[in-house]
Amino acid sequence: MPDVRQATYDLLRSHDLTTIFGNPGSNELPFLAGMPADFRYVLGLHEGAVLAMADGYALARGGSALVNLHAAAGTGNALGPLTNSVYSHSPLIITAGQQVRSTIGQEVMLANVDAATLPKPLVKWSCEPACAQDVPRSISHAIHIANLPAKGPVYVSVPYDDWGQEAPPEARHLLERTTGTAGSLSAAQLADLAGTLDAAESPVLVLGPEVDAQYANDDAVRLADRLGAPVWIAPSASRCPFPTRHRSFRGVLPAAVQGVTNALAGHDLILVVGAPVFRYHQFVPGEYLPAGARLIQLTGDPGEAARAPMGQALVGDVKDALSRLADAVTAGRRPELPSLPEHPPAPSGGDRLHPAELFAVLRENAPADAVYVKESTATAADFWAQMDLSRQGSYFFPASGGLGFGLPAAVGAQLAHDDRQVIGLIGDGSANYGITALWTAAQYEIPVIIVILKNGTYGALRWFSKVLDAGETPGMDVPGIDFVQIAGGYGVAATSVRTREEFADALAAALRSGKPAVIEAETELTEP
Ligand SMILES: Cc1ncc(Cn2c(C)c(CCOP(=O)(O)OP(=O)(O)O)sc2=O)c(N)n1
Ligand SMILES: [Ca+2]
Repeated sequence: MPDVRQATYDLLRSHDLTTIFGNPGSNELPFLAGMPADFRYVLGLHEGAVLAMADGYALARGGSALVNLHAAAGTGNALGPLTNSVYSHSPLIITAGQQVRSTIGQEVMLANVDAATLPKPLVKWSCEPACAQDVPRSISHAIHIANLPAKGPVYVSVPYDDWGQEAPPEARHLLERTTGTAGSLSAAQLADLAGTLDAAESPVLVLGPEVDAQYANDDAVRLADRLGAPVWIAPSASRCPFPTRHRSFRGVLPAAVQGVTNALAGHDLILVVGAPVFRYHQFVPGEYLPAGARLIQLTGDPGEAARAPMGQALVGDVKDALSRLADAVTAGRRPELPSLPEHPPAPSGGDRLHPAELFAVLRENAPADAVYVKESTATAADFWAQMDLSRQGSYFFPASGGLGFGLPAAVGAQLAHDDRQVIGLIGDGSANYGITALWTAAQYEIPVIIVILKNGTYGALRWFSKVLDAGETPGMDVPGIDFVQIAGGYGVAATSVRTREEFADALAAALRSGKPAVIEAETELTEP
């Protein structure tokens, strides 16, 4: 009769969860002891990096990722990046080792006290099984909950003396279990929405991360073309749901109430697809909607639908809705939109690169299907003005702005992508929150390219300090960090550049090398 550990590995294998991102402690060893040969363990040196690597891996592959953390201390280290995963709807299966079941109440060393509560509210579901025999079913439960809409991370704490117990014979049924969703709009709902779009004088589409996550960008393009409607990306963009050089593309909406209203002024119908309404950031009160505008939201997440402060919402399969809407609306009712102007010229920096220059070099020299993982918070305006993103899964940003996602997630995404080059665009502040992932990239020979934009300060906070009229506050500058030395210390080749030509040469060398590489780019401070 298999034990709980063997039954669990069989279950994980049946869900293609054979890569374990982890950092072990004594509580985890009895689980890892029996790791089958067809599983691989990807070690991260800090659980924040572990979680973010797993997140990048899951987002890039459009599936789940398995994480194994050390009790409370490991879980605690992972909570920072987990703030992003819960909003990016990443279906991470997080397991954590627990002390021997009979000693938890004594709160002995390494007991994860009240384990199922610890990660809340940053997980969709969590549990510590009531007995060893329920461990396989609990992990199966977690995997299905994580992957049903709205997707999200889950957490299972397992006492380490459970693994060697005999598994219940019923556990074999778990290997065949599948769960799916059929949440599409009804024919009547779809016809009503298509009629509303056709009747609108000036409809506009606002697209969110779920469109990209559902591989529905092409459906969104078809709908925009048939409507002749402009398209914005929803505020606080964590993915790119629409090609940025398409004639309909208008940019990313500002993350402020009045900013959104100003940008959408003149439209009488605002269709928001696959995004919360809205992920505002800076508090700039104003009118939620332009005069005369009606907002309709399409989302797969009932929570997003329920908590929006205005408009109507429909909960359903976003890809299915976009595809059927594109078929249902009447084409040609509005004039074709003009093509976009050329990219604005990238200003040359003084004795250091302007971020716009750096992005222009990437646009001109990186592979057209490169995947960008960005965590450089003061360069958004230049990035969206300069880049040409046209493929699904081309852009990831921490969905809650929790720093420590970018660099590890770029490593994880490259581990998932043996077909596309992943390039991290990481601020010199942000880089420090997940820097240990460089060691994993070196050890596992993951050919990610990490570009560190070094302006010596927390640029976004300098901008925010103006917005909040906070003046000069302490803790704004991060001078004197040598990322070439740091990268070398973790085993990754690195170089420092400060001109367009130097960056282009370093990028070409990194692309040719097929190895992990860091390019430290001395850049000017800009505003988001
Ligand atoms: C874990 C964590 N800590 C602190 C912050 C606060 N924070 C910080 C510290 C930022 C500055 C990031 O600086 P950077 O060098 O990475 O990028 P820019 O210079 O381009 O802004 S932006 C921001 O929201 C955060 N978002 N997440
Ligand atoms: Ca910076």
